[in-house]
Amino acid sequence: MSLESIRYSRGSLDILDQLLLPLQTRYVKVEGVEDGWKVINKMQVRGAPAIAIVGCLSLAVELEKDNNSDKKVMRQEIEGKLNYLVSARPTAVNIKLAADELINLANSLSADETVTPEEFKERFISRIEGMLIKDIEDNKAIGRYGCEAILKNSEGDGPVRILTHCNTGSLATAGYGTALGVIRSLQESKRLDHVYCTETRPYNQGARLTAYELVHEKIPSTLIVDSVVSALMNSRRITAVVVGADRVAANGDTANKIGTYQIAIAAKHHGVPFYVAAPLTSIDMSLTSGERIKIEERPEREMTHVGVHRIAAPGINCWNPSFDVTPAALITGIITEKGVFAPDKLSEIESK
Ligand SMILES: CSC[C@@H](O)[C@@H](O)C(=O)COP(=O)(O)O
Repeated sequence: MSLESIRYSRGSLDILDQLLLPLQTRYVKVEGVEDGWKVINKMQVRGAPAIAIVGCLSLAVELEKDNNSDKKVMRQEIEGKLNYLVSARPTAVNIKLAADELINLANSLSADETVTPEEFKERFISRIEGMLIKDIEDNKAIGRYGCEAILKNSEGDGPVRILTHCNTGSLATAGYGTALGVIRSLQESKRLDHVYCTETRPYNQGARLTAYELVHEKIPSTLIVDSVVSALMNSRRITAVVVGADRVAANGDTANKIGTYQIAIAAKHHGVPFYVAAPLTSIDMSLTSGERIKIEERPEREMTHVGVHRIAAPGINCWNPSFDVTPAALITGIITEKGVFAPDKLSEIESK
């Protein structure tokens, strides 16, 4: 059974505390929007799709308890709360797109005089609940398309070796995962030889979370430190790199976990195809290029300490951007639930 990062039933939400993994498995109760904001901001839940789903579900839980019977007040409160949730972490676009969609829904339900306050609440909560199912379906499609593309581009019909960065699996989504979904799909096709996952300093999503998921799924895998990437590509044949995304601009420039950009440069140098696996909810067609993507900077303590232990020399200045932007020119293809697109062909998605 795959790992369950989000446990939801109507009126109740618990999330697996990813700060404690892999050593402890503990679920945290999310009672409403304030809790939702905190678990996202503290990174107890992380990964672009999971951030969006947990944020919206925290609103669904709060709304379920709310006895408000004035649709206009409900609409106004929903808008304020969604904008607040979006502010918890700025780089991933998924929560912003979900918030825009939900605000539009609230506007139309509020304006429609045939809709009662009870119906408003029911339809609004159901729309949020639908995100859980849709995300898993989308990830499975991403997995299939990514698997097909990688196998088609690899030489012969031998086994493939994949390098991935950060965590994009069940823990980062509603289930199955994006880049890790492609890896799962390759494993299911029996063509996967080996996966290399980076530690992903400083927060160690690779060492703590991806390694945990790979071991859990019994996928043959090896953990490497981030600085081994070029040496790995130079010494072992890597079939492809597959990573996730927090925001893809209209021209294909992609913001993802810090370190992705240098992996893409190494991949280009070694002739290794570099894929981004991302649902359409990670694509921000309103941004023409990656230059305008806001990059979150995290507290320096995430760099200076490992757990409670300080490792950096006291007094040193730190810079801790959480993401970087990989230019479209370094990306072979963007794997979505609608198929695999060259970065300069994202506008074609709309016609699919
Ligand atoms: C399917 S998750 C895609 C991305 O969100 C992932 O690669 C990533 O960068 C996560 O960053 P994080 O800071 O852990 O939220």
